[in-house]
Order: sequence, then C-alpha cells, then structure tokens
Amino acid sequence: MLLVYIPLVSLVFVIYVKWRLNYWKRRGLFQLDPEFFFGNTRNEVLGSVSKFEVFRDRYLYIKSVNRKQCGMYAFLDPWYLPVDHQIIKNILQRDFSYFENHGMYHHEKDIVSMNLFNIEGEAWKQLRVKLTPSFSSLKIKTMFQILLDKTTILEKIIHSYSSENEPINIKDMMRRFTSDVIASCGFGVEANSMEDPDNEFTRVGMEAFYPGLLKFFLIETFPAGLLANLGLRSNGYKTSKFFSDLVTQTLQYREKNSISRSDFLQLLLELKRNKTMTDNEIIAQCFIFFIAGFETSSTTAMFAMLELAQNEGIQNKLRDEIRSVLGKHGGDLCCDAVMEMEYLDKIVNETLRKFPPGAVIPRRCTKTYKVPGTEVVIEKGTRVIIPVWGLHRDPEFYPNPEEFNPENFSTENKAKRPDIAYIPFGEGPRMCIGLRFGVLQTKLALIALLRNFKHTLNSRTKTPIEIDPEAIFVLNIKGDVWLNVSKV
Ligand code: HEM
Repeated sequence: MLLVYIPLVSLVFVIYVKWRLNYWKRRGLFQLDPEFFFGNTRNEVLGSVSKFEVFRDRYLYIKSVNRKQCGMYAFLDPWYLPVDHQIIKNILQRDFSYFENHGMYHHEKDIVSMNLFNIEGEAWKQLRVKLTPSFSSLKIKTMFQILLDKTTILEKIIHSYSSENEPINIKDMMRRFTSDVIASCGFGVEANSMEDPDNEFTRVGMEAFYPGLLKFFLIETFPAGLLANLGLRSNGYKTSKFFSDLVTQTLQYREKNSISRSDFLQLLLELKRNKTMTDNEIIAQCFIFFIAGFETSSTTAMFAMLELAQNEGIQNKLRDEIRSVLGKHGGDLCCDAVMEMEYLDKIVNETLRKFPPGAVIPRRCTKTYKVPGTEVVIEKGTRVIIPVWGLHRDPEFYPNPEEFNPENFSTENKAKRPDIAYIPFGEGPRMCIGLRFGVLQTKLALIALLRNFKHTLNSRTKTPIEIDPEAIFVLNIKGDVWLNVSKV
C-alpha cells in the first residue's frame, strides 16, 4: 500500500509546487526562473550571497531586458518586484494606501516587536502621528549638546589612536559612537561603549541585527501568532528583556523623582501622562529608535570613511570645508555650522547612494491593486520589494554608478534625474522618521574624524570589499575596515 501512496503523494506535491511557481505567469507577468521548491531565494537563505546584492543585480537585469516589473518566489510565496521608477513612485506615494504596511512580524506577546516599523494599518497611523513631533528639527536641536558631548569623546579617542600610531577599526568605532549617541538621546542612558568595549548596548544591538538566517526564515514563513505562542522573540529573548528592564527602570526613576530631560524618552513619557501611550508601547518605540538609529548611521559613517580613505582629494576638500565653516563660527561646532557644510552634505548623500543601509524596502499589498498602464494585478497580501540599491546603481540616473562622486548631488545633476532615483530613507508617508537625526549624527562623526586627522586605508582592510550575507536588515561589509590615522 505504502508503495502506492509514496509515489502518489510525491506526484501531487510536485504538481502543486510547479503550479505555485507558475503563479506570475498565469497572471501575465514576466517572472524570474524559479528553482523547484526554493523559488528564487535558495542562495540568500543558505547564506552564500547577500540578499541586497541579489536584489540590486536583479533590478539591473530586469531593466536590461526592458521590463518594468517582474514576479519571483521566496520558496512558494510569490513576490512582486517593480523596477520602473514611476511604478515605484506610485507604490510609495500616490497609491500608498494599497501598500502601507512593511509586512513585518509583530505580536503583542513579543513586546518590542510592536514598534513603529512593524505595526500596521490604523494602529501604525495613530502611532506615527504621535511620534512625528519627537523628530522635528526643533526637538533635534534641543538634543544637540548631547550629540556634541559624544562627538568630543570620539575626537579624543581618535587623537589617542593617532598619537600611538595605531590603526582604527572604524566599523566597530562607528557602532560604538552611534550606540552611545542613541542611548543618551533616546533614554538618557550613558552606554559608554566608546570607552568600554564590552558594553551591553553594543552586544544587544548586534544580537538584534544578526538574528541568524534560520530565525529570519522562520519569521518570514510562519504566522506571527504561532511563533509568539511558541515563545519566539523576534529580536532575541535577552535583547527584549534588556530593553524592557532598562526602559521600565528609567521610566519609574523619572516619574518617582520628577526628572525631566531633553530626550526621546521624555517625549514618550509625556504621551504616557496624557494617557495616549502605555509602558509596553514606550518600550517598543525605544527599542526601534535604538535599533533603527544605530546601525544605519554607523554603517553610513563607515562607508563614507572607507571611500574618503581611498580618495585623498575628496577627503582634503571636505576637511578644508569643515575648517573654513568652523572658522566662520569662531571654531564653535554648532548646529548652524553643520547645516552650512554643503560638501559634507553631498558626501553623506553620495555614501547613502552608493551604500544605502536599507538596500531593499519591504512592503505588503493591503488591497488588490492593478498596476497602472498594465494588465498586472497584485493581490492583497503579496510581498512587494522596493529595490533601493538597484535604483541607486542605475546608469540611467548615475552615469558612472560605481564611482564615488559627491557631484552626483550638485543642483545641476540632481535636476537631471527623477527624485525617486534616490531613496535611502524610503519615500512617502512611511519614510524614515529619524532621517534628520540619522544624518546629523553621521555628519558629526565625520567632522570629528576629519577636521584634525588624515585617514588612509590600512593593509588589514580586505579589498575589494565583500558585502556580508548575514547582514539581513542593514547593508554591511564582511569583516572590518581598518584605517591609519595621523594628525594634520
Ligand atoms: C542614515 C540613517 C538612516 C537610514 C538610511 C534609515 C533608513 C530607513 C528606511 C529605508 C526606512 C524604511 C522607509 C520606508 O518604508 O519607506 C526607515 C524607517 C524607519 N526609521 Fe530610519 N534610517 C536611518 C536612521 C534612523 C534613525 C536615527 C532613527 C531613530 C532614531 C530611525 C527610525 C526609523 C523608524 C522608527 C522607521 C519606521 C518608520 C515607519 O514605519 O513609520 N531611522 N529608515
């Protein structure tokens, strides 16, 4: 009997898989050739290649065969990949109401997962409205002094490396700088990770960022309710507990001692006093500010330094600008001085173009959508991938996309391409809420590193660089980046 059933069940399975992997063809959409069962994601799931590079190259391939969009499969799950800039713009802006969710795992039992990035629909809208004032230019100006204090520490540390003629591991140093900034501006906690390498904050941040491919696969594949009830914590049990305890204790301390401080937690505490936010909601938002804020900015500063260390002319020009603007401000590193540094702005933009931390942006279709100007219909529930890195490396928008050229951001060159060709912070109502803060901390790190020091690439840095396949949420380099530093 078994001999009859096994081949029969196998046959039914094969037919089912093939039928699933024909989903896009049946809907009249060009599709990437899927592999049996794995679809188009085998190499990413096995960790042999970075999913960010895969999507960048897919974008370039699909454009090269003159297609505007395509279908693909994560195992048997159909995903939609637009490459036409107008379709992408519609999804992110005009037709946002069809694609308002990131489609990320979240469940109430997993407190930190209920954060602004993950939650959906009406709950997201309401929370976004409540949190937006916390990130206004004015609020960020009130945190400037905290940022400045951390910048001064960074500069002192760089000074000691140069005096001792020691190379700096800039990847690690930038992580420590941004985690100290966010811990302090976020919740008034002095993480001191720049001075204390074994600090808990950096460890916790790394655990959240590198969950491992297996856990990522589970989260992407199985229903959130099932996983949460089985005890899964998307960002690790220790990370969740660390944040819950830290925020709860800080909240209690401030309430008990009537302490007020100009940081994000204070703004959340005011929402709690107005009865518009609960303790658990506060914990989740503190968590996402830390997680979304530290690795994105630290990799931006790291990639910028990697480029500058290899482009002496650009590095010198930037240092000249920093010195000249600070000179006009009597040597005072103030918010206005940072805003006046136009070349620095171009360099940060060019870094975010060449190496966008959010190299793909996920969306979930929330209402069945007909792609304008085509017959293609995207069903409710379909995963959509916005190929940010592909747009940023598209020769149609950037004539020499592999070259690090800050002049890509001259007024003249910006006017030559559509705005949507540059979206390191996403676009539309769901774009990054911490944009200003992220850019400011990156710029301050670069000022501290460059105004009095010259950097070159140390031979311990592996070139050409490799992208880390295990970096799942934020684009990163495999291995470390070492720089020689000397006083100028
Ligand atoms: C260079 C620095 C940064 C980059 C490149 C970056 C990039 C991004 C991107 C690509 C998104 C998704 C946007 C979309 O779906 O359209 C995002 C969302 C988000 N970012 Fe950032 N980010 C940065 C810094 C920060 C900082 C400093 C914070 C907080 C302190 C932050 C908090 C968030 C949050 C909470 C969201 C979710 C917004 C929502 O879903 O409504 N980010 N970021």
